[in-house]
Amino acid sequence: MKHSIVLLPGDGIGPEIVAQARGVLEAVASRFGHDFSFSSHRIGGIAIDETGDPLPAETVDACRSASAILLGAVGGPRWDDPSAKTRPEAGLLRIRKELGLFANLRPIKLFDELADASPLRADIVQGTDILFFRELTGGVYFGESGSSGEGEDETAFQSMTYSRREIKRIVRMAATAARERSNRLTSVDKANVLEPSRLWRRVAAEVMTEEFPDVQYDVVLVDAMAMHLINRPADFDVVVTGNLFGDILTDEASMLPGSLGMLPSASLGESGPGLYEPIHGSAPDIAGKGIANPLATILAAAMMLRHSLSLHAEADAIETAVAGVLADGLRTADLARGDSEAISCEAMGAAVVKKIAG
Ligand SMILES: NC(=O)C1=CN([C@@H]2O[C@H](COP(=O)(O)OP(=O)(O)OC[C@H]3O[C@@H](n4cnc5c(N)ncnc54)[C@H](O)[C@@H]3O)[C@@H](O)[C@H]2O)C=CC1
Ligand SMILES: CC(C)CC(=O)C(=O)O
Ligand SMILES: [Mg+2]
Repeated sequence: MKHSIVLLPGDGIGPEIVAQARGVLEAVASRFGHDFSFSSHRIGGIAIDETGDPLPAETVDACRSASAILLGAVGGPRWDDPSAKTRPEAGLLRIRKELGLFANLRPIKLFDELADASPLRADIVQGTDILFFRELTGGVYFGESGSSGEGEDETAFQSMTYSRREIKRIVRMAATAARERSNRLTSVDKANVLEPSRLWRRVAAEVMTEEFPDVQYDVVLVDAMAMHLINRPADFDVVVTGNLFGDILTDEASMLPGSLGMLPSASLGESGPGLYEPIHGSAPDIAGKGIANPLATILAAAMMLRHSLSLHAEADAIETAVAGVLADGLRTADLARGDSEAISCEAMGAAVVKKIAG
């Protein structure tokens, strides 16, 4: 069967890591006899440079008619001018909203082969396997914003809003996933202070009581969760939270496997193509050096095969290949510890391709 995959390489290390993930998908196509077609489109800073818009209409059109979308990252210091009319990040927020991708799944899974990579104690990280559901198209990132005044009175605001509908659909999706795992769901909010969090807590409790009474459910305040996550991560299974909290907690959680370069994500809606990306950004500090870790993007490609194309054996093959290269001791610079020598982004991609080819 033919699958059309849209690639959105973006900025910084985006093109480097997406190139490696594409190579891995081509290896999968060749081993399993699939017909994947690829087309690349602009998003982010490069799209601003070339069209003046971080999300050109042709990119949205291509995404809408794709089987699935694989994104690198957007942004970088070149586009950080505070007086600029638009920023690369606006393109990413808009594509998520345009496609209705309200659920961002961020698995925090350890590879046994990387036991030495985490800065945290091995006995703490051991057994970590968390699936975050981060609400992706609401909350403060999409709130009304503005500024006024001058001098010491200059003021800026950005509002945080959540509706009952937005909360229900993400909680339902997370609770359904919990049933397929170990039947435990934790909701993270800041209901002691924030009004939208109070609504979140109330609606989440209603959904859980009425529709998922069999799922073990608890709530944790986000500040405490930041601590529990690196103190007793193995106690959590499925976690559901809002846009801002999920963004921050999962970057923190990347220290469990040992690097931001290891965490993939899937952004899904009720229907239509899913968007798959690493959770990290465009890493301008290492862009162009050929040293970025492509594994998060390669693992995002595996999530794409599983969730959007229903190619489960193929997704497993990618994950097994990643475990295999790590078992062989191959490490990009972010993962290399002690005397171990780091390999390049390209070499890591090639090693995964070789494992898949067999
Ligand atoms: N989804 C996206 O496109 C996102 C874009 N951004 C944007 O990216 C730009 C840079 O943001 P930062 O705060 O520096 O966050 P970042 O995630 O790009 O980088 C943070 C640190 O992690 C390292 N890192 C990230 N990915 C890596 C990889 N694959 N391999 C090895 N090391 C890696 C970087 O070198 C850096 O030291 C900003 O413009 C930001 O807005 C940030 C987060 C998400
Ligand atoms: C719009 C992005 C820059 C936000 C982010 O950090 C993320 O989605 O992980
Ligand atoms: Mg982030």
